[in-house]
Amino acid sequence: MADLVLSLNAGSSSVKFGLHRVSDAATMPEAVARGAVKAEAGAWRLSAEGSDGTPGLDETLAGASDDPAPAFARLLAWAEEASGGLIAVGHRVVHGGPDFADPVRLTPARITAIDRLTPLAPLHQPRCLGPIRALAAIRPDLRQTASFDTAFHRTMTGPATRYGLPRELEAEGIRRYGFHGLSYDYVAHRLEALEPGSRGLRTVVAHLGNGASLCALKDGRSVDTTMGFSVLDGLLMGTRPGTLDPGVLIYLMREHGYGADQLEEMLYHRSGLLGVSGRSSDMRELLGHDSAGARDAVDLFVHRAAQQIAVMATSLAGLDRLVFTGGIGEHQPDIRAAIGRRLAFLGVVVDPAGNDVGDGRISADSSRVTVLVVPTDEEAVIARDAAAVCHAG
Ligand SMILES: Nc1ncnc2c1ncn2[C@@H]1O[C@H](COP(=O)(O)OP(=O)(O)O)[C@@H](O)[C@H]1O
Ligand SMILES: CC(=O)OP(=O)(O)O
Ligand SMILES: [Mg+2]
Repeated sequence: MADLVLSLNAGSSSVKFGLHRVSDAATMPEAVARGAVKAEAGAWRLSAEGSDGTPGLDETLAGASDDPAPAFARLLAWAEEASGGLIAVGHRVVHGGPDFADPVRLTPARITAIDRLTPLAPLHQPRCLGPIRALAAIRPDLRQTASFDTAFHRTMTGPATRYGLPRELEAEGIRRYGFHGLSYDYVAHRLEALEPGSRGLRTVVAHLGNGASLCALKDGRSVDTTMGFSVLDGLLMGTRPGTLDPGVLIYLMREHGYGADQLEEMLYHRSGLLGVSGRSSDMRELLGHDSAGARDAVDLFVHRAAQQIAVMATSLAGLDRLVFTGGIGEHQPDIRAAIGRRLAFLGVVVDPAGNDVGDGRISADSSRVTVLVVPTDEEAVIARDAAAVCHAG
């Protein structure tokens, strides 16, 4: 039987995919190919390359990008041809709500249940449901599985899960869930391989991408995280503000007549790096641009990240290890250095030469805290989960 899984990772700024060779549930799969599906100038663009750098797919589809069916039908055909038959297509589903934790095989009833969680993640949930539904319609026999971004944080307990709101709201599911769990799961696995016996270290993982959050990790489990009920809380992000005084929202409703739709549009699409800089949500572009707006946005990003790493350290009662991952965490040494400088008081010293290389350990010998860059692979976790679901029947 073929042992390849196609994993789809629908994030806020892209749909990334991977083709992974899977073995048993305990082993993290290796990527055979990776790529992305993007809407560009109103059309779908599909690109992929093999893990050895061989070109795989480079196509622009005719027709509009508001219907995901043609793009994902083409991707499936490519993946099946490349693999000689897939065992499953796995999906990242951002919000699992109170009911979904372990990965599941997707059925019509479960797809409906996932759709019911759309109000909790209006930016993300539709982006994974589009391909799930498109593939289910084209190929009802295809095994599709879901892995939930919230699942890794189910180990959080007590105050880490709670808001200071009237208690009856908690029963309705208004609690802290946390996200980027597939990324934290992968990084926790990699840390085991890179530094065997280090599970007990008080570790903060900084997933800094278009969406950004932190995870307080100990013994391979999430103890706390900066995102909560929705993906809006915590760090400054590409287009989301992170932590915000709710009084601002009441003010906008009363004084500017904002309704739910306007608030949602502002908070998910017009804030963060984009809103502060007035220019771009992309850190690369902001670092290359000499303007007060770009500098203010970068300064706020660093200020928030450093501040909240210290908050996560409080939940761990100390900090032994700091790990950077995600597009910014993996590829922006200036941001890592700036965050490191702000955390010198906690014993963080980033080594400039190691930081420029940006792979593995980047802390100086004098650093009390070990600082690492660990590239994430959410698609590998999706593939591992898909294989586990298939093997379980
Ligand atoms: N190769 C790179 N070099 C520099 N910056 C990068 C690189 N790749 C991604 N980034 C930055 O990472 C951010 C996007 O993060 P990413 O994790 O790719 O997005 P997403 O959250 O959609 O998965 C952008 O701000 C971008 O500037
Ligand atoms: C949870 C989240 O913000 O995801 P992404 O970084 O993919 O937008
Ligand atoms: Mg992402």
